[in-house]
Amino acid sequence: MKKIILTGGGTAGHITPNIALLPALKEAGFDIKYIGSKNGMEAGLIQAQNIPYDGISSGKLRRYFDLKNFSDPFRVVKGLFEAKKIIKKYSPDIVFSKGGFVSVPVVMAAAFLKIPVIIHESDITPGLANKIASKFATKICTNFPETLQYLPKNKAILTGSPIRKELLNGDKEAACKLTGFGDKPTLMIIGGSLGSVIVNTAIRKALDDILKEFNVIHICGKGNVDEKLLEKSGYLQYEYVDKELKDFFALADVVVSRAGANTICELLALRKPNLLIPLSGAASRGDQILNAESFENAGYSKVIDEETLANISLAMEISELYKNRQKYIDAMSNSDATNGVENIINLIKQYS
Ligand SMILES: CC(=O)N[C@H]1[C@@H](OP(=O)(O)OP(=O)(O)OC[C@H]2O[C@@H](n3ccc(=O)[nH]c3=O)[C@H](O)[C@@H]2O)O[C@H](CO)[C@@H](O)[C@@H]1O
Repeated sequence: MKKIILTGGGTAGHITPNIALLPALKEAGFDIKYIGSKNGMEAGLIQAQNIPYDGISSGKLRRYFDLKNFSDPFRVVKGLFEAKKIIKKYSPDIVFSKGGFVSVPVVMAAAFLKIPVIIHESDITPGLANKIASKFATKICTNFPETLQYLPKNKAILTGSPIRKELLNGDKEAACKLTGFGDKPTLMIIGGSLGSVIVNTAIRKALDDILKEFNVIHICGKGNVDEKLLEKSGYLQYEYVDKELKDFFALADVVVSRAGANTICELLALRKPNLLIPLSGAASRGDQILNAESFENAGYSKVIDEETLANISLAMEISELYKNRQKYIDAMSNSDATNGVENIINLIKQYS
């Protein structure tokens, strides 16, 4: 039986694509193990899938000054030794990394042990962790064609992103039952896997106007539920949604979202008219701005810059998006973007 180690974590964008690969890997006969951080959100999400999980020490590779910058290199080195021990013992045929800081020591340890490594980059420009990992990788999968130009030609390959198959089989009725919605169109807000205080604040400021036209499912991130709004009719808040997400997507008529690469690919696959508010260049390397631009140019999304949020009526923008929804659905229906699962599984089979 072939053996594979999956790694990736920090935010859900580095975890859900691995979850998307699980059914096809099992079907292909792979024995699967996961290496993530000890306390990251990957621990809970992967264990919920009944996959054997090992936690290693992990530091964050920051581009900015923080006292932890002095202790984290030691944690990364510790993680490297821990990863090496786990990999040596399990002796996998291949390692697949979805990125995030915890993946760096795993990828390095695998390369030192001469085990083939495939990594995946979801964003248009590679993140810091994947930039380091790409030196150790056998192959680098990309989600966007634009990304190929930033990577070594002999390694990079366009595969698309793996999307959880179950998301395509949501049950609208189940979501109606759970939420009590259905009498009005439904707006879903998904601010990235950690939520977004900026998006949450903008939505709540416009909430009374939005509720005149829509029922609202607001996925707001851990610790971001507004207790004062718990009784508000037509408005439901969730910190993070796992199993029910497919049903909520099925119920949603329009979506307001950050421009995280995985979420927007899911919106495209599900043909959900969407308004994107990308994370600003001041708070990141600007990857979401490029993701959003690419989707806007293709006609899949309407985009509002975080900086202009204060000057516009969000309720009116959402209402207009809903009125013009067919235009976006048509553009998305013409997309030739594919679910990356099959391409990636073929690559894994080829190199294991
Ligand atoms: C702040 C930050 O660094 N964001 C980055 C991070 O975002 P983040 O991890 O938020 O990214 P994505 O939007 O790519 O993916 C989130 C994933 O979590 C799932 N989900 C989300 C909420 C929820 O309640 N339930 C659930 O299942 C989504 O369906 C999706 O599959 O990784 C992305 C992919 O590299 C980048 O594009 C983002 O810029």
